[in-house]
Amino acid sequence: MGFGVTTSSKAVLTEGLVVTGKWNKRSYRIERLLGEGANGKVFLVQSGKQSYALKFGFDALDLQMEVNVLRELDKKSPSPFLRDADDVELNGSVYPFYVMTYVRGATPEHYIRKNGSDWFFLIGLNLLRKLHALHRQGYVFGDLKTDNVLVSGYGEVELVDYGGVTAKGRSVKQFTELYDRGYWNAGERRADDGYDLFGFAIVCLQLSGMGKKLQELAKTLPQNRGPDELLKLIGESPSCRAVADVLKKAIAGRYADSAEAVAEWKRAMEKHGAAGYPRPVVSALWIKTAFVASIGLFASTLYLYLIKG
Ligand SMILES: Nc1ncnc2c1ncn2[C@@H]1O[C@H](COP(=O)(O)OP(=O)(O)OP(=O)(O)O)[C@@H](O)[C@H]1O
Repeated sequence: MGFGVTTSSKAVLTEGLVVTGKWNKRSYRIERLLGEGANGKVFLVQSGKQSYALKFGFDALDLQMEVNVLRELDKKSPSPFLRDADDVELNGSVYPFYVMTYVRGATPEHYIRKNGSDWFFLIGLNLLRKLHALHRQGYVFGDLKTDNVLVSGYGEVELVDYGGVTAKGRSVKQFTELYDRGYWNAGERRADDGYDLFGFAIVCLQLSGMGKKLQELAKTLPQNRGPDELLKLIGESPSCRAVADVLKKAIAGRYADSAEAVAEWKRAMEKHGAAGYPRPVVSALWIKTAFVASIGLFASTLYLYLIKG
């Protein structure tokens, strides 16, 4: 990405358009829009036979910061997430973009709705592990919310949108109020493991069916909107019961680090028999169908046998 880049949300990237980087000269064919946020638009693109996600930024500086963070994280990762960063010239103006691994996944709400609520525990564990991996590298995710979590396969979790990633000790600049410790009067807006763990607890409340109550509570006056109300909400959620102690500790900021939260979540899962892979709804349905079909086959064989014999 170079300097002197014009940014505009008006630039349109349409399906079929080929974006060619000004500096690296790599080409990407726009397939479809994957998502849109405050900082840019993310498209599914094709380069050769490979699919990628291309983020087309509104603000060159914001995008550059994301690229810097991704470069830093990739140094310690076995598989790079960032594939390319460049500018593209469209109708005489120059726009920045970067290309990353395409995460084939659904938001956790979608995944749980499709596959069953038993998956909540494994998704929670995998999300905590992802956060812990980032914390170990000296960063905090910052803008944690259900939209920025993608779940695929057997509850595997990927984080997307690294725009909020902040070095530990710095102040968190990009956040979403509902998930923000500062907004709930539960602590500072400073990057430490606890900041993400607080957001994690809110994500869990959302996933366990408390989203509506949470939204209502978030709208109340600041003096009525505190950690105590959130602790009460955790207590009221039947789906959270098995992991309620972990969530309460995360809201109260009582974890020294996220490694401790991972270990306790895992222990809670084992204690409540939630460890291991839940059976996907699809396979359960398949088994039921096969069972009904086999009974039908048995009945018709018996019928044929009886009328012939
Ligand atoms: N690597 C990826 N693979 C698949 N989908 C992605 C990927 N990156 C982003 N998305 C999708 O695009 C959406 C918007 O991307 P992103 O959150 O990075 O944009 P943003 O402008 O920073 O958004 P926000 O306003 O939430 O900060 C995501 O919620 C997600 O659904």
